[in-house]
Amino acid sequence: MPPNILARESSEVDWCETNYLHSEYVAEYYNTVSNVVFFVAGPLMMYLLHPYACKRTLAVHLVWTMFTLVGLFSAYYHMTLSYLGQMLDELSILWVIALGYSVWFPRPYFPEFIKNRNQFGTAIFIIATISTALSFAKPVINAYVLNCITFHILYIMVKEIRKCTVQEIRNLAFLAFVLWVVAISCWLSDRLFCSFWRTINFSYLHSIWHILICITVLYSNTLFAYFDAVYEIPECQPQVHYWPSNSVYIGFPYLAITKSMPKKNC
Ligand SMILES: CCCCCCCC/C=C\CCCCCCCC(=O)N[C@@H](CO)[C@H](O)/C=C/CCCCCCCCCCCCC
Ligand SMILES: [Ca+2]
Ligand SMILES: [Zn+2]
Repeated sequence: MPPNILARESSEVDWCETNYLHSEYVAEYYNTVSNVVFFVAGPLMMYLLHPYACKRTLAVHLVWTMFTLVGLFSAYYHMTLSYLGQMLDELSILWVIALGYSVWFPRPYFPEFIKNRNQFGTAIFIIATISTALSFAKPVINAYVLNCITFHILYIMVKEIRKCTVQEIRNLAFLAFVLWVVAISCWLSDRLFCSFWRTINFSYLHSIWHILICITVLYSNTLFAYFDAVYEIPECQPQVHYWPSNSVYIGFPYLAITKSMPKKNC
């Protein structure tokens, strides 16, 4: 751990964007402001998903609150490039994934010794707590480990999509996958080929990653909310809708409850 965890540039990781080029206060200007997408998307998803959260569990709102915090910590990290910023950014991602798993991980894939979702949530909490402690051992590998979790998410998504016959849902999954491939290519390219991007004066791939991964997560979380609702509250006839326009290309995807039943949580 560095002596002053708040010190500017005390993080071991420095992204390709040139530091203090556009402002004397903000280390990586575009990498900082691009996090605005999380501040907009998080609260909006809480609003759009409120009817679903009421039927299913209010913990859905916790996922989107944590998602908004990821944007806040990520902005702080790129603004300062401090060790504290890096750890807050990475640990908030770890915990939003843990919350996502606790709420949406499909019941049929629970390990045999897990009897219900509460037990599953407890197991995830224990794993996330241990991972939090381990993340201080070698912080430089944390981001790679976090990206590897995506392969497990993809594996579960493929298993669910194979069972799904609704073409609109299959298209949404395909779109999420393509977006993720482009996003992770930007992330890796920024890390591995920075000298090339600097020679052509284009060191903004990490900002593009922020925007693309935010959209990918909106799509993938909506898909998992859909799979979950089909298992857990099929009587509500869940459907994926888009806001403000009901089109996959110009709207935010969200899970709508199309059949009103007596309210459960609200
Ligand atoms: C049953 C499964 C439920 C899955 C729930 C998944 C919930 C994920 C929610 C949010 C993740 C947001 C990640 C945004 C990161 C933004 C900050 C950032 O860029 N940080 C970087 C440093 O600035 C850091 O290096 C990034 C590390 C890697 C993060 C990996 C995120 C994985 C996101 C999983 C996306 C699902 C993809 C599905 C593919 C179709
Ligand atoms: Ca930099
Ligand atoms: Zn970032």
